[in-house]
Amino acid sequence: MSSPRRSVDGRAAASGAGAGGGGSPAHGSHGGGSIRFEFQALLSNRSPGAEPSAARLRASESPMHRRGSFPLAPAAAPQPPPPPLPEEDCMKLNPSFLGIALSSLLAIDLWVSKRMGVCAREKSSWGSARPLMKLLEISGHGVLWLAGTAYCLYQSDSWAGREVLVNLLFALLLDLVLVALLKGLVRRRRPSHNQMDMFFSFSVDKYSFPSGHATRAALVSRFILHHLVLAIPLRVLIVLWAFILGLSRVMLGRHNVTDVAFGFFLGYIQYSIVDYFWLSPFNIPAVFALWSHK
Ligand SMILES: CC(C)=CCC/C(C)=C/COP(=O)(O)O
Repeated sequence: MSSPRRSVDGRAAASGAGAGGGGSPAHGSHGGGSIRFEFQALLSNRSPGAEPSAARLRASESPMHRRGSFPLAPAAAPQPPPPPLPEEDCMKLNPSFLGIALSSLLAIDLWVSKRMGVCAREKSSWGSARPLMKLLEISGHGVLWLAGTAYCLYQSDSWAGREVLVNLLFALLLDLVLVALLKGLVRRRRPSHNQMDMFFSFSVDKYSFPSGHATRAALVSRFILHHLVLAIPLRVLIVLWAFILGLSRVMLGRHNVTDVAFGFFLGYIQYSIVDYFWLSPFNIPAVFALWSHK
């Protein structure tokens, strides 16, 4: 009766009965004997020498029995409830309105950014404009701005000039630290179509959120507009430079649109921070005393 061959036939018979009766054999009240027979047969199929009690025990471990839908082994101990799902899994199964809105925004961001990345490769549709985009990249590079500001500070021979330059240096360093912290925290990968051929970058620069060039462009242009007396065309040129630099980051495929948009916002806020903590010979005389020998 419990030969391997008969056990397979027995299972088929049980399933057939269930289907014909309009209910699953596991859940229906008929065919319980078939199910018991099926389990015992299957177990005897695996280990012919196994004891009937062991077979009953293993049958009680089956998923069918765990669900409690069919009393196969009344003597078996009740199974503990499954552990609760981690919270993030629950959120994936039950996304909130905010979650859906955010994922949609990110999907649109990726799609728009990919379409705008027309200079990402030499063979891209605007690939011939890539050298120009890279020139713009250099014009907003942190090394250039830090070295240029430090050099001007060293050369400066007026107290007013030194004050502005010390604060610009402070602003650039603050920007570098905040962007590195955010990049390390958010860890958003650069777009897949980006070619990582940027000159002189930190390890966090493999991440794209926020765009360091965009923060610097917003910070520096706001700084210059506040502290340098310039003719209107030059002021317009500075705003244009910041905007085109941000745009070029997406066209080069370095960033998604949201990286640049947030970068502009952060750079704008950074200037407000620098303005609030403005350094002068009155509040940090030690720094300005460095030039007293001149
Ligand atoms: C090494 C120094 C001083 C600055 C790094 C400048 C840099 C490569 C920033 C990355 O900018 P994006 O985030 O816009 O790509």
